[in-house]
Amino acid sequence: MTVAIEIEHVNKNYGELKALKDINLTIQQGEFFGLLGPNGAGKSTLIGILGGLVNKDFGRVTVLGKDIITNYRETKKSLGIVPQEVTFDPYFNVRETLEIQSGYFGIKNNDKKINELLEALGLTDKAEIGPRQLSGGMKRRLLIAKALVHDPEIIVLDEPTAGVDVELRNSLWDYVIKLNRQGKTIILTTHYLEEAETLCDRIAIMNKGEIVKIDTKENLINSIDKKVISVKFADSVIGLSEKLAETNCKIDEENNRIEIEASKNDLDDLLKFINNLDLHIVDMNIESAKLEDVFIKLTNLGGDDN
Ligand SMILES: Nc1ncnc2c1ncn2[C@@H]1O[C@H](COP(=O)(O)OP(=O)(O)OP(=O)(O)O)[C@@H](O)[C@H]1O
Repeated sequence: MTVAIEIEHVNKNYGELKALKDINLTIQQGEFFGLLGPNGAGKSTLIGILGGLVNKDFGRVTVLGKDIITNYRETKKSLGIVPQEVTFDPYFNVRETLEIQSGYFGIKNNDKKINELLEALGLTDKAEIGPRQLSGGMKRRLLIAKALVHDPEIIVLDEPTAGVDVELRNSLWDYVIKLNRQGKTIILTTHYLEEAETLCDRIAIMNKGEIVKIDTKENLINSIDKKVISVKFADSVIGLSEKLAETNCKIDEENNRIEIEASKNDLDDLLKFINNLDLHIVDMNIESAKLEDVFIKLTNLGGDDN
């Protein structure tokens, strides 16, 4: 396997603030990699370093084996970074913006790729209008197209779906999945954890300038011992609270529903217990832990500071 990105001992301080503390990370070519973390964790700073927009204080970053400082031009060509902030030159229409961007990479006659991107991102009928006339979501589509005109090997998406409607999200993900299947490496930051759970193979969770965990999505989710059992009964659940006092349970008396959170080891006992309640069961659902549970645990969003 070829290494797409190697980050070694990267540090970045803003005055007293340690924005990145000794970051080490290897991403293989062809991975769909998630970089997650709460606001201020350091994700954009790390992406900024990768794209040459932020200077690191210490450490080394290579893209496809080439150092990003000593091989700036070459590594820049391998990367397509979609930034969070939306800025355009208002004097050029959508197509011209993409042609100019192609020109930065020395690519002439890039119509095939430009048309493919316009189509994939639903911008074909907006090709001749200026960025000022585009809605917020369409500007974001243009930003994504702009980062991809030079057909980069590694695509970095920094919150690409923030403020974007469901339709674009779905078409954007279809396109990104297609690129990934073609062998492109995808690095995604998002606050939509369900999106990361669906798309990413491996995930790094950052907090306060550090990578607190890195693993496959499956291993991360399996590390949380949690099952949520919800049961809908035909009969009233009024009066159950006493019987269920020992469990971590929510009772919805209006809809005859109970929801119990338990560990995997308790499942067998719990299901027997529910059966012994002698109520007629209409529906039952057992949910496992989600990426969100892992995220909350590792970033301490639930409580005590470390
Ligand atoms: N140019 C800057 N000057 C000073 N501090 C900065 C600068 N850029 C970022 N920071 C600080 O560095 C820390 C990391 O910020 P960064 O934008 O990398 O976080 P993030 O994980 O991308 O957050 P978000 O999810 O909100 O985008 C934050 O505390 C932020 O305030």
